[in-house]
Amino acid sequence: MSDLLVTGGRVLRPDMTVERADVLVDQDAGTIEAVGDPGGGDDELDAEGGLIIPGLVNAHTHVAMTLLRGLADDKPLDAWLQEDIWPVEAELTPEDIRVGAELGLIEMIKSGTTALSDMYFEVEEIAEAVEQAGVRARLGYTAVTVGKDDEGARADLERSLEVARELDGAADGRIRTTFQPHSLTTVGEEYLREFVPRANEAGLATHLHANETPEEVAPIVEEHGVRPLAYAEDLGLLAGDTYVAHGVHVDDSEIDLLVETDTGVAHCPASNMKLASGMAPVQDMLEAGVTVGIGTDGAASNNDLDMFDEMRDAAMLGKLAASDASAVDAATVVEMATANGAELLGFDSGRIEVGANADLAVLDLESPHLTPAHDLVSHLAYAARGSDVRHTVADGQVLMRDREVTVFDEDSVRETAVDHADALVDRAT
Ligand SMILES: CSC[C@H]1O[C@@H](n2cnc3c(O)ncnc32)[C@H](O)[C@@H]1O
Ligand SMILES: [Zn+2]
Repeated sequence: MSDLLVTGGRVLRPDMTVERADVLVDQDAGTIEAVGDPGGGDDELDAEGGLIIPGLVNAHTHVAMTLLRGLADDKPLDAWLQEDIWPVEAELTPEDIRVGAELGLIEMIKSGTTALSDMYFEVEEIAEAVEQAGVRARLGYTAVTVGKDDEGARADLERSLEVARELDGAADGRIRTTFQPHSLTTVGEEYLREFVPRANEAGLATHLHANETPEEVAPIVEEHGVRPLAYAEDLGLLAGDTYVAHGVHVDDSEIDLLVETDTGVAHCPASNMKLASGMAPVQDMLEAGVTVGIGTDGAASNNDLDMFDEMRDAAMLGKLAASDASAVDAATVVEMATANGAELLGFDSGRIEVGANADLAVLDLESPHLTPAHDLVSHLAYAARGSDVRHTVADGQVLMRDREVTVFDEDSVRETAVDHADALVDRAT
């Protein structure tokens, strides 16, 4: 049996208190063995002057979209997707997606993220990158039927079911899957009526974009006479283990539906602001009892994958949306980015507690922008940056030690990513 002792620091506990303690990790089981003063450890990670926190959970992203970072900015969702993103994505090769995923995973590891929920295509490439990265992930193949003939539409949805069935449990259980209709407007009703029950019968969890923009809500109300989430419920989409990305334009009746059906929301504040999609009523959803996690969305609409940025954005935007400075407070956003995210993804992570998965990060506190340290939870939400992370551990394995990523050759991945990004743009223009 091999143990790792994370020693000399302070620990953020599940109740948001901070105490001086060491954390002993059982590396074979990938779980936390002891918190306190256990001693021992075949290997050590120095947490002196640092804070041990649960690894952050990115509840909605498109990790391979790092290759499209900065390619198209300053447009609303529809124009951004149709004029810029989709034409370039049509040129993506499996190798592009592999290196884009590797680059995104390095960015995540370097900013303390240990679990992600991803939507994309060429999912086998992403799964291999996740396996090498050592993080946990909910992956899936995203089906779109608009613009496809019946055969193409069905093939896409069959593929989403097949990938969800086949990849579930990969990487020694670090990879779980979801069935993924892209959204309620990009997948036709006839297909949803046929494939959603099949996903539910197979016991698959579902992840889709919903209620992101007013332009997405209006046609559903017009065509079906009900709000999008009522339409989703009628389709059986909220019957299983479902979480929706965005949930910006939800009214009270839809918040009630989310609670009744135990449907979670992956809130993406930076993407919602950058695409001017709107302000999600996060405080209302939390007060009603909805499980709300936080996601970065892809690097093309953010433009980074730093969950510390995202926590601050979620707090700021949540206050603005509620017109209340006390809304979405510091402890709440930290909980959203850790325990809530882990709950959405179905991983026993997001908390530093004996028996939980050993997914954690050590944050360096000895920086001017984190001085003085009146309240470390406040610092996590409002002042810390991804670059403050000193070590990252997932499933008991050290993925970054003293800012050196151990699972990839960072320089080589960056160089390859630049070559692939340049060639992609050449092909697409
Ligand atoms: C086929 S994989 C997912 C698909 O979604 C696109 N996408 C990226 N960000 C968003 C967003 O905020 N809303 C809707 N769709 C988005 C991505 O480019 C892929 O094509
Ligand atoms: Zn998205």
